[in-house]
Amino acid sequence: MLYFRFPFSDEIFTTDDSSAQNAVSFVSFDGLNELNFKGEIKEVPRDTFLAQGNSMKTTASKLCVFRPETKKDYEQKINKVINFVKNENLSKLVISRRKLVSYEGSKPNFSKTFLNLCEAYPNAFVYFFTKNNQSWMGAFSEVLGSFNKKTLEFETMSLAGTTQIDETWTRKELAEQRHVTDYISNILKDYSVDVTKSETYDHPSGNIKHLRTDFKAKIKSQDLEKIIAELHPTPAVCGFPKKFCQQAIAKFEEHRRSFYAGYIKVETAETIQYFVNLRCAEFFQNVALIYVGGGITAESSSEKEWQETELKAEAILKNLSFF
Ligand SMILES: C=C(O[C@H]1C=CC=C(C(=O)O)[C@@H]1O)C(=O)O
Repeated sequence: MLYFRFPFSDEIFTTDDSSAQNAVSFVSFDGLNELNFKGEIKEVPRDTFLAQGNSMKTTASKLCVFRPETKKDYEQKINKVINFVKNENLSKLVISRRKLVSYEGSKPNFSKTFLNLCEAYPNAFVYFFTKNNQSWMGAFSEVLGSFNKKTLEFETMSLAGTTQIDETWTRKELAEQRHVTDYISNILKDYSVDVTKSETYDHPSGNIKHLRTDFKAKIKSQDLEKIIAELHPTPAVCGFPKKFCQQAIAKFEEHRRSFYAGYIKVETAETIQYFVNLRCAEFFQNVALIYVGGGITAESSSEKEWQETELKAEAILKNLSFF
């Protein structure tokens, strides 16, 4: 079962399993796992969606027994990561944690939570799926790629750096986002002679904002999958150099990222779109785990990095509804 909503739209969609064609695919951060929803993409009337709400439940077979990292644990780890970033002369390394939310005997109302997220995050791709003993929900607005099959126009964005909505940017966030911009520029120039890049501007996401730069390029359709494979994971979710940072993430993080910081591919007759899977949670029988991370640089403060993950977790936390 899958439901999703495109950014800036009111329509809710699902897939109908009517053919073997992949319509929506969830790709894990490490690229090793892919969960496919097949058939045609079909609109679901809002009334039908709400009526189905009662039967939407997590198919996770297991209870989650997991001790979440405390503020102290996380800050100690981030201090180690800051030293590592300095010693290895890294521009940035993205580290994440999982925040545990107990249902305390209640039952999550997935349809209401989904609609709350749609309302709170109009610019986000919002989804809920439950398949193969896994249930995930997410709402975020980072586009890894968007390809128009007719015009061959490819769009992507550099989205990084986080602060509260009414605060000003510091050197740390500006540098953090610039590294992502440079990384994307370097890849696109190998595939297109006419890459255009926007000014960098503020991108609101609920209670926080990010820095964003947009890219447009004409590409060959046969290069699309190669470009996506080169872009993912960008330094917005991993770090640079990519391979080295993937290994460092595996060393520092206590959990597998699974679909967090992976991407969601959605193919329609006109477009192929790839959304970065952040601000998301995995639902078990007894608890939800919210995945949140941030870019660590030599200028990071462990206390601020903890606060940033707490603020990011509010995307799901504040919209989570129970029966
Ligand atoms: C890795 C995450 O956010 C990325 C996207 C925007 C801002 C980010 C940051 O400021 O660190 C991250 O690069 C996350 O939300 O878990």
